[in-house]
Amino acid sequence: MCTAAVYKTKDFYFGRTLDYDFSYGEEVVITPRSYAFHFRNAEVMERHYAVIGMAHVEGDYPLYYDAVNERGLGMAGLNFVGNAQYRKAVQGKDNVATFEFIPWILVQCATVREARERLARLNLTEDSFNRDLPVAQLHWIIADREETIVIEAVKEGMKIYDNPVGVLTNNPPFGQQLFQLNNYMQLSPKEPRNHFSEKLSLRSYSRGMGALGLPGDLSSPSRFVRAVFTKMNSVSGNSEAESVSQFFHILGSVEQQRGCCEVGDGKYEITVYTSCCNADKGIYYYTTYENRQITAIDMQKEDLEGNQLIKFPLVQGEQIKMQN
Ligand SMILES: C[C@H](CCC(=O)NCCS(=O)(=O)O)[C@H]1CC[C@H]2[C@@H]3[C@H](O)C[C@@H]4C[C@H](O)CC[C@]4(C)[C@H]3C[C@H](O)[C@]12C
Repeated sequence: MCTAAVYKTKDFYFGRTLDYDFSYGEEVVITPRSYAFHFRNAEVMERHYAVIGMAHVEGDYPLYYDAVNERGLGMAGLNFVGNAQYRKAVQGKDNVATFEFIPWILVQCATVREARERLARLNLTEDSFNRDLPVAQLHWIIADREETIVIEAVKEGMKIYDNPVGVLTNNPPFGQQLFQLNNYMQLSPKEPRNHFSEKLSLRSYSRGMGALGLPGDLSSPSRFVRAVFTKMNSVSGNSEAESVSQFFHILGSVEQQRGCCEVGDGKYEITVYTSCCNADKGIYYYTTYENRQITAIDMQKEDLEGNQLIKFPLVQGEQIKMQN
């Protein structure tokens, strides 16, 4: 399971949790403007926007999981198993393999509006990167500081949803996720009043009872409601430290601890990493399951005119600050 979210204070923040039972060996990767991007069904792109994000690099190719570009557009892929359906390449369309989708959008679009124009001609193809890395069944969130959308390629074709809550998890399809929020409209960060019966003197006996009924389990629909409730009611200062800290707290509401979600053979799903990108400044912050100290990489400190990928292996192991 995974959860992605957007958050706006003075700057615009975009990030996700990556929940899984193993890691593909990801690292933070900057693709500079002159890295020659080869696409299966399109011309090689020699010049483009620079991108920073989490990726598994295979044969010098950045297979991004989530990323933002230097114009402040963010995009992430999350599991959509059993619902995602891709097609063969067709003439007259922009045929893009799913592993190319994040860079294809981010290297050439500055805004969601521009991405929408590209999406109108898009056909997501079933090509795999290679035999060892089969096609991942995903859906995607794309966001800038103005708007957020979700893209799902399903049996009926490609669907583009407006996402007014700025959160995405996994199954079921996004329309159903959004609809289930109707079931929770009575939840509140405020102290509850007795609407149960005027004949009973019911009272609130603990803080937090306004959100009684907020689902606490790790299923994707429950994480969706929990992340939306936390994000929509979130209050923080505007500074970078306050915003980043609050962003990690929002995603902390849906993180997974080893042992609570068994996936078989003594394996458990955990929050492998959590990311928070300041999309305006191009700073990628992350924590990992093994290292809860926030680590940051600022793309503006690198030579973005280059033609080689710039890779940052994740800092692992708890960094505990001894105070005495
Ligand atoms: C497993 C990841 C999604 C995590 C997630 O959503 N978990 C939820 C589990 S559940 O079903 O909802 O229970 C996805 C997100 C991005 C994916 C990777 C990216 O798409 C990049 C390449 C794409 C290649 O086709 C496969 C390897 C891969 C390197 C992918 C491996 C894996 O499928 C990743 C890492």
